[in-house]
Amino acid sequence: MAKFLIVEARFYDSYNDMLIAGARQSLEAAGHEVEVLTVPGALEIPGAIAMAAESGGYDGFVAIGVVIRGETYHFEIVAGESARGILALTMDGIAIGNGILTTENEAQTLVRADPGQKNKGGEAAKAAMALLELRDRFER
Ligand SMILES: Nc1c(NC[C@H](O)[C@H](O)[C@H](O)CO)[nH]c(=O)[nH]c1=O
Ligand SMILES: CC(=O)[C@@H](O)COP(=O)(O)O
Repeated sequence: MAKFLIVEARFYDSYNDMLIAGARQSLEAAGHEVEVLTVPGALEIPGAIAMAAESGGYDGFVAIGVVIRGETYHFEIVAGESARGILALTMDGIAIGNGILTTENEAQTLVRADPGQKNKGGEAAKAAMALLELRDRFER
């Protein structure tokens, strides 16, 4: 059993609840322990994961959030830079699955958040578990 921390940026409650449900279901079905931490927005997720990883208290992480395009360039910054920060952490050997949705509208978001449809939360959890297995394999 491993311990996973879901770090969520809670911008849209209903979609986050679905994404977390999907991630939690995947992790708990595999016998893992799950905690949830909430941060203000997707840009804070990489830093929060870095801090939590430094604590040594978690084996893996799942980033959860929703970024829906608005009127300005801010979408590109939030979507792109949160992803870049997460990738940089994974390249440092931290097992993270990225479940931050970056969409054009709420219809696209719902399909991807719903565990009964595209289940991107569950998908991100499975990616985190896969990276943890790789890390354990290569560190033996
Ligand atoms: N517009 C969205 C944001 N924006 C907030 C940023 O993520 C960040 O918290 C702020 O710039 C302060 O540093 N965050 C989301 O998660 N989703 C959005 O749609
Ligand atoms: C993704 C965003 O930044 C969005 O929520 C904010 O919209 P806007 O670009 O209209 O400020």
